[in-house]
Amino acid sequence: MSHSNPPSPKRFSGSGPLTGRIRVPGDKSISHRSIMLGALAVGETRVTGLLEGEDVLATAAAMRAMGAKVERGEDGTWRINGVGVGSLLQPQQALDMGNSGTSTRLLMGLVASHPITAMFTGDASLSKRPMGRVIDPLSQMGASFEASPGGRLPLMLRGISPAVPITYRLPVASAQVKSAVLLAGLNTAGTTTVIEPVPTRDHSERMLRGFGASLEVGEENGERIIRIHGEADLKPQDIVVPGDPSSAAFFAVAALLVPGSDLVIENVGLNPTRAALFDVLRDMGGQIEELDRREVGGEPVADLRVRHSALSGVEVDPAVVPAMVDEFPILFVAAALAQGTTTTSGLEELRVKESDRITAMANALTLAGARAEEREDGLVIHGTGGDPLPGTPAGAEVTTHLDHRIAMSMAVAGLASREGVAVDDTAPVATSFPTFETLLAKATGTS
Ligand SMILES: O=C(O)C1=C[C@@H](OP(=O)(O)O)[C@@H](O)[C@H](O)C1
Ligand SMILES: C=C(OP(=O)(O)O)C(=O)O
Repeated sequence: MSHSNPPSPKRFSGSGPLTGRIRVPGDKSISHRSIMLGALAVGETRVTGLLEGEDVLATAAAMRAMGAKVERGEDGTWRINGVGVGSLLQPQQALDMGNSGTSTRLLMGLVASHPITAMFTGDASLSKRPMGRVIDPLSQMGASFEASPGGRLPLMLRGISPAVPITYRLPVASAQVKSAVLLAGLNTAGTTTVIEPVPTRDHSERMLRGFGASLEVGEENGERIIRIHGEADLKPQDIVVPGDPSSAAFFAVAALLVPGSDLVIENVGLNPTRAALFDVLRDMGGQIEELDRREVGGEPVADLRVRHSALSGVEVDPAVVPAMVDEFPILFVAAALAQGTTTTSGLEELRVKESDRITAMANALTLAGARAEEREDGLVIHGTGGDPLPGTPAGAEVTTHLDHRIAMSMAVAGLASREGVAVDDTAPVATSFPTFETLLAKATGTS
């Protein structure tokens, strides 16, 4: 899990059109949460469409280490037998979170209000990411921490029961911090309240309700207020996980950029707190049609038909950032081939993801021959007007810094290039999208 995987360099070259129909794997955020809540419900939760990526498998291993039964059936259905809220067991070994920020921060929330101690470790990328943002509220609830300098992994967390219910206004727009506090609140007597000045993805709220937690969501003075009343029992559920819009994003942009493409991406989750990329791409002139809009597992879903399109640069409204926070690397690639300039701002959070995604993408795109200017809180990109990018020079390769989204974004840039784009390491792609290259070969007719 912790990326002892040897680096897997690869060159991605200009391709034929993307056509036919593909189906991307299940949503990563929803997959994590279905295992965590299933592991707290007494009885059997069944999950179909679970993302079997390394990040989600790290969550599954951690929940097993704390007493839940988490098993994959031969038909691909996952069965989870939970221990009950308040009954997580003391893990016997460190919880290895691999590359996964979501696993780490949400599980810290769960452990914080149980009378257990857990050591959290991760790979080189995760060990650089800030955990102070969850240490602060969870300390207020009574948990204690011994963290590495700067509030980083490895860290030891001593949970407490009973924990203290708090009211916490999020200082950063982060669904992980929100979820950590709500999950800690699940086993805390009384009402734990999270105030969200800027709305972030709401999968935790939807799923907590689905499992029968006592949760209210309201609005006061333009802020979202989420209240969880603790110590309620969770009831096991049958969950169908929709396709991940963050994975579909790579194929949508590839189809927009490669001439002649006409691709249907089936079963894409379009929760409004996640789907802003598709609106921005449409504003740029992208032909993206929603077919057969429906509900899957309590989330809006559609098949997306995407056709090659001439794109124009846009100024992206910073208000949409939380609803496409993971999609900026691939948006930058679309912008690099658009006509005119694309300006982005308000992207400070991108600097604390698996890599500093502003700098990593500025360097990667520049190496591939695009024109990108780095600013403190975003990138300004001057597009080619539809011409392919030159590609990376002989002997040079893009540095991905253990970041799956940089690797996949630059793979798509390679498809839309003359000489191809060399990527130093594609191994981290398996954290969120293990079938990426197989689906790429299928869509481009090279499998
Ligand atoms: O809650 C989640 O499942 C996630 C929240 C986001 O992180 P932040 O909360 O740090 O913005 C996102 O980047 C991550 O991929 C998944
Ligand atoms: C930021 C991401 O994930 P995490 O925070 O879970 O590592 C991501 O998948 O882009």
